[in-house]
Amino acid sequence: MNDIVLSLHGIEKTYAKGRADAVPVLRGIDLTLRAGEVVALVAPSGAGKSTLLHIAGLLDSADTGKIGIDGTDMTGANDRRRTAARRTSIGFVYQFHHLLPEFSAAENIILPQLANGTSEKDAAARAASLLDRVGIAHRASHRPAALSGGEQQRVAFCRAMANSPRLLLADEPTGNLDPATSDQVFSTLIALARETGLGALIATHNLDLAARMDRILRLDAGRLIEATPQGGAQP
Ligand SMILES: Nc1ncnc2c1ncn2[C@@H]1O[C@H](COP(=O)(O)OP(=O)(O)OP(=O)(O)O)[C@@H](O)[C@H]1O
Repeated sequence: MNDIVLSLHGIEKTYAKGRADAVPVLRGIDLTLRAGEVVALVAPSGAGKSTLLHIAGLLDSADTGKIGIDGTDMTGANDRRRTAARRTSIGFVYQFHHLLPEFSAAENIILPQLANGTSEKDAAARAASLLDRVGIAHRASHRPAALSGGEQQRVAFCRAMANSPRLLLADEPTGNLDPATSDQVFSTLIALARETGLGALIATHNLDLAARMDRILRLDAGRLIEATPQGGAQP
């Protein structure tokens, strides 16, 4: 366990590098995210939020720069190490939930735990407890198509938390929800993140939600600028 769950230093990323249509997106990103911190990432569309989250989540590689996850240097790590770190240390929530349609809500939360070596009994107990925590225990056996958007997103959040990650990355987690549901999902997210002491980096266009987090980082012209609100996070 390390107090610093994510560290990025000098991260640069250009798509189609070396070609005439090259797109420089990240031009030197430095970021330190500590356990227990909930940080907002705000940026205009196309500024590179998803690119940054994918690099932080070891789904994509930077051209240059260093990355550490939970105190371990992952710069240049091979696929095996990256996959292992993703399974054990990182949880993702996407704008559209990406739940497996043929499995129930509970099964969507159980499966990543089985892949991580947890017993079926323990995985089922944890799924039940997470679903209860977000107020939808009564929906455990429903498939995603039978759930509302807010319920689906809460299941996606439980899935991201299933293996007790140290780092939670969320890409517009409430982007497709109405304001009241979005507020409810977000409140659950921030409360659970606080309780478990993980570090969360949450991309959002919603400045009201961003203002409730500990820090706001603005991605502008390929760099991160600190824009911290008064008062810090409120669950
Ligand atoms: N594989 C790729 N090849 C070339 N350009 C890409 C690729 N992926 C993304 N881009 C470009 O890089 C820039 C940043 O994309 P990214 O998806 O990270 O932005 P974003 O901030 O997440 O946008 P949005 O808020 O609209 O989702 C955009 O201009 C995009 O067109």
